[in-house]
Amino acid sequence: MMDPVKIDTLLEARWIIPVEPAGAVLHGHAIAIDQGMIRAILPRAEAHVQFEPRERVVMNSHALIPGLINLHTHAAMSLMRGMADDLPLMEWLTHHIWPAEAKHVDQGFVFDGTRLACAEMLQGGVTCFNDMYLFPEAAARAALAAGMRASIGMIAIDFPTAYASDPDDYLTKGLALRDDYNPHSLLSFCFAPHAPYTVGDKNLSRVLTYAEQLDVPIHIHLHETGDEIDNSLKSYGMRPLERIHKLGLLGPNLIAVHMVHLTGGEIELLAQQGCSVAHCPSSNLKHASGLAPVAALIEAGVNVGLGTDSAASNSRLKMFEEMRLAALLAKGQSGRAEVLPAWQVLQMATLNGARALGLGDRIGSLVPGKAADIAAVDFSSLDMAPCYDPVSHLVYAAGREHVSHVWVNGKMLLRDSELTTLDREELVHRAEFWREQMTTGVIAVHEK
Ligand SMILES: CSC[C@H]1O[C@@H](n2cnc3c(O)ncnc32)[C@H](O)[C@@H]1O
Ligand SMILES: [Zn+2]
Repeated sequence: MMDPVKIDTLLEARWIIPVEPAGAVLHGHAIAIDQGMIRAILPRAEAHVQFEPRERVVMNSHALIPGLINLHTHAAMSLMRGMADDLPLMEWLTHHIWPAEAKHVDQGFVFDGTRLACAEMLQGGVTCFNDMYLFPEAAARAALAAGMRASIGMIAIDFPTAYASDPDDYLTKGLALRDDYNPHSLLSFCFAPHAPYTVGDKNLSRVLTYAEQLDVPIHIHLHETGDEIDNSLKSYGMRPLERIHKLGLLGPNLIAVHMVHLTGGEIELLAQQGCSVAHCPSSNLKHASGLAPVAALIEAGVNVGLGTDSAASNSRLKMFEEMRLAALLAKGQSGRAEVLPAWQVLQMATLNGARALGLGDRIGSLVPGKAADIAAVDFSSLDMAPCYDPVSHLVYAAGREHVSHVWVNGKMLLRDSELTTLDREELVHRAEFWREQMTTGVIAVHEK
């Protein structure tokens, strides 16, 4: 008999839900991890014979799933959670968020806010997020401090901010940041032009040129509100999707965020072009932007992932909530209970997100050769009992409170629901510091 192979970690669980192949549920299996990668997935008894792990984690009431992928974030805006509620998007942006960003957002804000977001996301089973925000180098540093995987946005917007003075400055800074890190085992990059209403044709075309040269995804807000479409019709004589199609942006590298307002023809076009959509149901509901036609997009063959958007639009960065909401809304909206079954929603929150980011061969499912980005969900509490189908519970019954452990690249970042890389007390303290900074003027006015 062969000697057992030394490996870093063996995870043993009641269930493993690999997401690939779709719908599979493995009972009483183990995941062998070495050097950050999944080396094998096999029955526990066989694993005991084949492997000698340095660390063994036994989880007899848990399901192991691929780490969740949050396909659209502005992570640092966790420091603006609840700052301006109950407003439609453009009023929220122009009267509250953009003025606050102009006054307060700097490297320190983005570093602290992104770490706060990373902590919340890790506690909720998220291992990777696709970010679009000012000072992206601070977001990159924060993700690395947390040990999380991130896709960092090389942003573009046609007006100056504290981060960059003009369109050239945005692109130069974004490209330099990518050069500093590329390649990196945890960081990848997207171009992130903010939206068709804030980036003109010239700069969208420049982004496309670079994205094609570097084979990098383009992450953009698109068709979020009815007003966005009406204004585009007035200014350009066409809808935003048609405009960016004419510019050449549609294709497998496009991640279109929101896509709330779509015609049947537009859904077909997105499918033909191989585009991805980041569906953000909580944010769309909170701003009363509308409901994206997710069932129709999926039926047409569009790759749809899930995102929280920012904590300023959502108040929560909880992907379990987005999964449940996406499933329930699609059923209610279509009048068909069979649309978006649980396995498909889990796939949206994992593999579809990975594919949108161009990382489908590295993350998004539990398969030998992929990175060990894994979340453990504990099924022992009474609100998870009884369990006929663990995949059903993951989407309809579970919440972030059931997430017990998280690994990224094989490193344990959440152990028994405690963060291992981030200091909870310090993050809360820094969040309060920033709230005081942001509200000093407001308190003075109230006290007068
Ligand atoms: C160029 S940095 C990102 C920019 O986007 C703003 N933002 C946050 N949430 C949304 C949203 O849902 N739609 C449009 N723009 C949004 C954020 O405040 C930054 O200025
Ligand atoms: Zn957004």
